[in-house]
Amino acid sequence: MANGTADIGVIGMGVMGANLALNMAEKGFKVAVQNRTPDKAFAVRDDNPELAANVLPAETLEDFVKSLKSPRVAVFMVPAGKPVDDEMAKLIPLLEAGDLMVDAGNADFNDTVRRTKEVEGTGIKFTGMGVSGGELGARHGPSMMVGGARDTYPLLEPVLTKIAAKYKDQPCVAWLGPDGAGHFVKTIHNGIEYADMQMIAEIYGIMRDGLKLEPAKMAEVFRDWNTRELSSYLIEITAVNLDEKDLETDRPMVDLIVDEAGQKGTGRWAVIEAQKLGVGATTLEAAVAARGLSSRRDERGEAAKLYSGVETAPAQFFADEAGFSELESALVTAKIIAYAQGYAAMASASDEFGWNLPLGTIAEIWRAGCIIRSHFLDDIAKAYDKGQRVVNILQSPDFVGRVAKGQAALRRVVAKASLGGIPVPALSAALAYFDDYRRERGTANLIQAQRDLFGAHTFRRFDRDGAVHHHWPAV
Ligand SMILES: NC(=O)C1=CN([C@@H]2O[C@H](COP(=O)(O)OP(=O)(O)OC[C@H]3O[C@@H](n4cnc5c(N)ncnc54)[C@H](OP(=O)(O)O)[C@@H]3O)[C@@H](O)[C@H]2O)C=CC1
Ligand SMILES: O=C(CO)[C@H](O)[C@H](O)COP(=O)(O)O
Repeated sequence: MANGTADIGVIGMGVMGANLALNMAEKGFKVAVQNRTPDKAFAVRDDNPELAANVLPAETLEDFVKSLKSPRVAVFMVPAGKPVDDEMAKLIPLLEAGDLMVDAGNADFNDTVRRTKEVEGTGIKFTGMGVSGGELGARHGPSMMVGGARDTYPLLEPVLTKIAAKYKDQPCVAWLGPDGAGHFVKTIHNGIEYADMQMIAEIYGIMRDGLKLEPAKMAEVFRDWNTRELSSYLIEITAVNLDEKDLETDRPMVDLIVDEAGQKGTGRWAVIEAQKLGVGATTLEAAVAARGLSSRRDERGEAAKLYSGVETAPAQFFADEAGFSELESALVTAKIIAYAQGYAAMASASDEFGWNLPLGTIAEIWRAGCIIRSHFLDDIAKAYDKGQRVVNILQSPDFVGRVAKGQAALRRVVAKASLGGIPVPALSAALAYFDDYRRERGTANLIQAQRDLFGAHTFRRFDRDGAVHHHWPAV
């Protein structure tokens, strides 16, 4: 097949695909672009005349493939699931051995593993790559988590290192491991993103329902927090969200937004995988569950009526320096615990699938470009950089002191919220995980006794080796 001139191609000119293509074009790469609705591909070129020379829209997939240099690199940026399978099925007959297809959308990593297997034997390569940073990230510098066979990365690396976000000149992109590794890591990124967002929303709930603050005052507090330990993109945008007024009504925009969170499934994938691996990512789970409950608005309305008179204590929160500092400390501590859970899931997946995930590198490439970017991730990167195995972030010397100090604030905030009837499911899940994690003598001995009584499942004893079954009294 004749060679074209485009260095790379992007299929799917939605929010992410169009911006990723423009980012590539701006960095000097010739980019072929194609879209199910072809007009959009031409609009990407025509709406950006300064980059038009590097944007090559194609009416059809055949034209798209013809416009690519060999070996061809075609990046999908379409919704997860069937759209990726459909686009792959159309593209494969047009490609040749040595060409590479990249799914850069969010994907269930199990689909990525399956797709990698499906192309085996064709000579065509397939890679799953997580991209984070939203619209602006895609346009000016996302964080990218690349999976797939190691030998496919050189085909992508020159483009990705140029378009990636930079943290102190270091590009936020890396090859993380074979087959589904890139999409697995992106999935955990999103699970952590859900937890971060939920915990921020819970603190907002305390400020709104416990402290009766106006959003503009809350914005001030979040802006202040953004100058210290919590400094991050999500805290920064929260202040912007809270400060915004609706032009028509002059009311705070957040007060006009319906309290039902959307979700596209990535957080759910994260907690499903954590469960499959036997890792308790309970803070992430609480965040996913809270989004689910938020969407049952009518049902919540009915329950609110049924329980309107239940006894709760007056909220013991204070809108002063000490009160805000307590909330800040609680949020920092719960955040460390949530990240510890996400990292535990990645460590476990790495062992389970033999990926050898570079956990320190993952923290490094999340320091800029992605939605959970923060200075805090630099601390995690440093914790993994010391050459020793980090069993769990909560055991890392760099974090033990911080959690030991902050846990009292988290405990007080969860207790006060609970007594005051203000829901804090993710914060309390973080605290419960911490207390369970640090307890030497747990309570699973009783569960083992129960299992043995009803199912002869056996148990182990401290005072002898091997599994034993006890003859419990008949019930
Ligand atoms: N938005 C975000 O912040 C982020 C999104 N992602 C992921 O990136 C991917 C794309 O998301 P985003 O750009 O936001 O989505 P958009 O909805 O903005 O765009 C979707 C694109 O996919 C095309 N498409 C939709 N369905 C099909 C189909 N069945 N076959 C072929 N093409 C199809 C659409 O074409 P048409 O114009 O014809 O409708 C459109 O170009 C998703 O996997 C998403 O999860 C990842 C990180 C951040
Ligand atoms: O991947 C992303 C950010 O990292 C996307 O914005 C994703 O859509 C966010 O997930 P959800 O839509 O479920 O909130």
